[in-house]
This record gives sequence, C-alpha cells and structure tokens, in this order.
Amino acid sequence: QSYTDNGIFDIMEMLARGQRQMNLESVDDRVSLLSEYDFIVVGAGTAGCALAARLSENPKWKVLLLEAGGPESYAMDVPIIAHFLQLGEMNWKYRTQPSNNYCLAMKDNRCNWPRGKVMGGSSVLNYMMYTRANRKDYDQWSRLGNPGWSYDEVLPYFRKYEGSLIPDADTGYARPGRRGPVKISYSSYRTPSADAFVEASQQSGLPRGDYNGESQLSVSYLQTTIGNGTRWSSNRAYLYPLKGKRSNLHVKKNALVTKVLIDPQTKTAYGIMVQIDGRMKKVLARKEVILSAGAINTPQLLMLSGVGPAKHLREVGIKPIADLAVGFNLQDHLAPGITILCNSSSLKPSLMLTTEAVGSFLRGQGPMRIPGGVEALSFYALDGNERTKDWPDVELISVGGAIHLNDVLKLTFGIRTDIYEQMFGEESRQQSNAFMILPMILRPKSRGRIKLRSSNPQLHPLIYANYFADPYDLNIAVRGIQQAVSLLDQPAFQAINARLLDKQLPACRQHGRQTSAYWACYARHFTFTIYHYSGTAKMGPQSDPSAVVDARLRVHGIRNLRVVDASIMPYLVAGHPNGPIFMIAEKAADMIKQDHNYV
Ligand SMILES: Cc1cc2nc3c(=O)[nH]c(=O)nc-3n(C[C@H](O)[C@H](O)[C@H](O)COP(=O)(O)OP(=O)(O)OC[C@H]3O[C@@H](n4cnc5c(N)ncnc54)[C@H](O)[C@@H]3O)c2cc1C
Repeated sequence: QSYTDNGIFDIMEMLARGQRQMNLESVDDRVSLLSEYDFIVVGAGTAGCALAARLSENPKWKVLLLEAGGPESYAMDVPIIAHFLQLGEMNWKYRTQPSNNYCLAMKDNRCNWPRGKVMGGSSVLNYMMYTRANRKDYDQWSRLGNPGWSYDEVLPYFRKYEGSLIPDADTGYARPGRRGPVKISYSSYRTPSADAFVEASQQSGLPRGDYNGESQLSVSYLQTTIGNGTRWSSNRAYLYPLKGKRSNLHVKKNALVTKVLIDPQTKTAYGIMVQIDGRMKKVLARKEVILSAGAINTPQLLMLSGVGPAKHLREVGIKPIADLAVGFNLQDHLAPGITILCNSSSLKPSLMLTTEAVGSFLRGQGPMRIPGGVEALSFYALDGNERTKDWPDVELISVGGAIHLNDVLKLTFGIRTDIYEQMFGEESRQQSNAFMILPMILRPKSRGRIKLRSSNPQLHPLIYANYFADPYDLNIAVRGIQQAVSLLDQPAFQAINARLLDKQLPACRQHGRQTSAYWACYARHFTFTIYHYSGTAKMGPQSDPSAVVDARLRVHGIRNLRVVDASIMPYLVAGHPNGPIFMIAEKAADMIKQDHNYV
C-alpha cells in the first residue's frame, strides 16, 4: 500500500482505518439479554475478555460479559497517545486519599489512579510494557499454600496467550509462545536516549538480554503488547476475532454491575444486578458469577454484596454474608522519576502529533509507534542475598520524553501548578531536550486498603495507597534513584551530554544536593504510580485469615463466586502485571472448565 505525501490523505486513511476497527467491535444492540446465563463475567478488562472468550469455547455454555465502559476505538490504539486517554471518559479517574507521607507534589496530596473503563479495561489505558516478571514470584505464590501456581506450572499459560514476535527472545526453557492471541513486539522507532540507556547499562556491567527469559537481570529495549504498530488490548486479542462467530457469548457495554446476588442462607451466588440505560436489571447465573472488575472495583463489588470485613460493612449499613479480608493487601509499584537533560532529540508533542508523523505511522514507522514514550527497561537486585540474587527489586524505565515537554503529563499525574513551575517551568518554556528514568520499586512491603465510601455503588471507593508505610520501600526507592543517576557517568550517556535537571524541590532543599535524605524527600513528593494496583482479594488457603479466594480462585465460604483479575495476587509480581493477568485468566479458564467437567 502506498500513501501520498499529502497530509490530508494520510489523515483520511487514518480515519478509514479507525472505522474499520470500529466495525470489529461486537455490536451491543444485536444482543437481547437473556434472563439467565451459565456464567456471568463482570468486567471486560485484561482478565475478563480473555476469560469470556475461553469459557465460550464450550458451545453449550451461555456466557455473558458485562462492561461498565463503552467501545474501544482506533485512536485509543495508537501507542503514543497512551497518556491522553487518561483525560477521557474511558478512565474511572480514581484518586488516592490525601496523605502527609507521599504524593506531596500532587494536588491535595492525592495521586491520580487511572483505571480503564472501556472494552479492554486497563489494557486500553496502559503503556503496553510487556513483562512476565520473575520465576520466584510464582514460586512464592505456590509456597504460600496455592497449589498449581509455581512458575513451572504457570509457564504453559504464559505461552498459551503469547504471540511473541521478539526476534532475539530466549530459546531455552523460558522461551515465549509464538502463536497465542496477544502480540508482543519491539517498537520500530527509538530515540537516541533509549540507545544510550541500553549502552550505558551495559557499560556499567548489566548484560543485554531477554528479561522475559531465563534471567530477568538484564537490560533490553522494551517488549510491548503491540502488533503491527497497534495496541494489542485484551479486547483486540480475544474478542475481535470472535465477532459474528460466538452466538453463545453475549457482551453488554455501558452496563454497571451494582451487586452480586448471594443467598444468605445457602451462601450461594446466583446472579447480579446491573444498570443498563438507567434501568436496573437482574440477571441469573446457573453456574457461576466471576468478578474481573480489577483490583479497585472487584473488592468494591464484593463488599457491596456483603462479602468483606464484617465490621466495616456494618459501618456502611451492609449486612455481612461472609467475613473476609476484602480490600486489604493493596499493593502498587511506584517510581520517583528523574528528569535528565540531553542534547539529543526527544519526544515532544510538536514532533509526535503532526501530519508527517501520521504518515510515517501509516507506513509502519515513526514516533507514534512508541508506547507512551517508554523505550527500554533494566532490572537490578540491589538488595540481593543468596536467596534473592536473581530476583530484582528495582527496575529502571527509560522514557524518551519528559514532563516539561508534555503538558498532559502534568494533568495526568495531577502535579501542583506551583511545584510544576518551580521544577519544570523554565525547561518547559525552552522546550529543552530531555528524557526520564523512572526507578520502579518491584517488591514493595507497604500495604494499602480499599474501603467503601458508602453502600451506594455509584460512588468511588476510598483508596488508601499507604506508600512508604514500610521504611524499606523508601530506602529502596532512594537506592533506585541513585542507581539511575550513577548511569549518567557512563560514556554512552556522556556522549549525549546527559545531565540531571539542576532544579531542587524547594521543600527538600534543606537536605542538600543529591543526598539520600534529599532523594527520600523527592520520592515522597514525586510518588508516581506505575498503575499496578493489585492484591485486594488475595489468593490463599482457608487457614490464612488474609485470604479471600482459594487457589482455584473461588471466594472462601461462598459457592459459585470466583475472582479472576489483579486482585488475587498475594504478592505483586516483580514486573508489569498485564501479562501475568492474562496468564491468571488463561489458567482460571482451564480450572473452571475442569470444575464443570469440560476439558
Ligand atoms: C495508565 C496505566 C498504565 C499501565 N501500564 C502498564 C504497562 O505498561 N504494562 C503492564 O503490564 N501493566 C500496565 N498497567 C497495569 C495493567 O494494565 C493492569 O494491571 C491490568 O490491565 C488489570 O487487569 P484487570 O483485568 O485486573 O482489570 P482491568 O483491565 O482494569 O479491567 C476491569 C474492567 O472491569 C470493568 N468494571 C469495573 N467495575 C465494573 C462494574 N461494576 N460493572 C461492570 N464493569 C466493571 C472496568 O471498566 C474494566 O473494563 C497499566 C495500567 C494503567 C491504568
């Protein structure tokens, strides 16, 4: 296919592609809702789409997938646009409760916690970074009393969904799947800072390698859930191919589930209440209700349905049916990102979003193919002892642009105007070339909590992030920053004149330049979430008072109710969770098929 150099034609072609994508979405209006299904899956996110697709492989089962948000569009699938999506209706727009310990540079001391509210869920809002995380993460889950979840046992489920196009991937035991529905590839475009990052990391002694392979401790260009330059959401991967082919799968968008119906005597889930077009409907489930509403909404729905900490439920006027630790064990990855000025070209909206850039995007090139500007990753075990030496605690994320180059980032992170001006105002006016390194803490020890604000399902729950409650987290965050800063001495970074942005946060100035105390103060201010909320319906045996679901993801003490999403992670994995959540959904689908004798 060839395109002219005329930007108008490129834009017309882009719109036409968008229309073709829209046509791939399943169309609601053709479906008239039945009164009863075999399975009802709540939430069409990373897990929900995969699960609904797999369960409906049995033609005898009628499956209903309910999603609070609307359809995915082509604009959402242009990788560079990722940041902008957070400003739209496809984001639940959650915010953490105010704190005096973290998110201090953000408005009202509250961090924005975006979440996808759209077909594909957070796999449509995310930055498409693809990681499997570490073998030891899953071995730890298994050791906690969860049979079936060791790395060796979950590896086939990673391979089942992976459609990896990574040419130099590991070819040994940990090799990727090549034929699964989720495309994984390298970006076809890079900024010079990404090359310098990969080279400088190697110059400092880290090997180049496949961090999804045998050893995670390496540096690499980013593996992305992108295929043919397009975001590969769970919706695209699992549901687009089924359009018109699965009459036993009904998908309903703009459908907010408000409650799971549970018989208080028999403690059996038998259906849900859902709001569609302003009207409440009851839909029954013959076999199971499955919550895949994500780590914020799943605990909210459980609690609204009487499953949660009895004392808290009574406080908001809900009669408890099962007293379980729902909403506890909330975990997230944070990264106090630093800005580095350089003399090589950087990603700027004025260069990225032009008709020329649209043209090269259509031809399979150009900066619009970079997932939100993220370009490379490296993994370090800074605290490694004999047991943890190959289990990283810090990841450095290399981003080809910076906050001062993209106003949208100020909005999406919710940075206070005065702090933005002090730190970034001058560089923003000069549009100085820069990149960022985000040191992400991989195995945080702090735990937060989700609570109900009230028994009204329309209201956002209360989110207590509790970052840095455990001093280990602040300590490792500081060491992560120092690791990133130390790379600037390497020849590859010197060659692009990489230097730390020379601005000190006024509130931290008393600690002196680049001291550990300064960086700790900095981290408490720029507590950037990397959006990996998880753990709020923890998997564990009945004997564990903090467990909500068992190893087959069934809610303890309630029949016919499962949770399949990020909530079940007992410990957040040392990587980005979108891939691991696909794995959880694939494994859950097999377990459900086994439990209902369809193998
Ligand atoms: C901005 C951002 C960037 C990220 N970047 C990355 C990344 O680069 N790499 C990575 O691996 N991970 C990333 N993540 C995290 C990853 O995308 C999520 O962990 C993952 O998508 C969560 O999957 P899930 O199935 O648990 O929930 P979700 O995908 O969030 O799905 C939940 C779905 O349930 C729906 N829902 C909720 N409540 C109801 C209700 N009551 N009724 C009906 N429907 C409901 C929601 O609208 C949503 O569609 C990012 C996340 C965000 C938000």
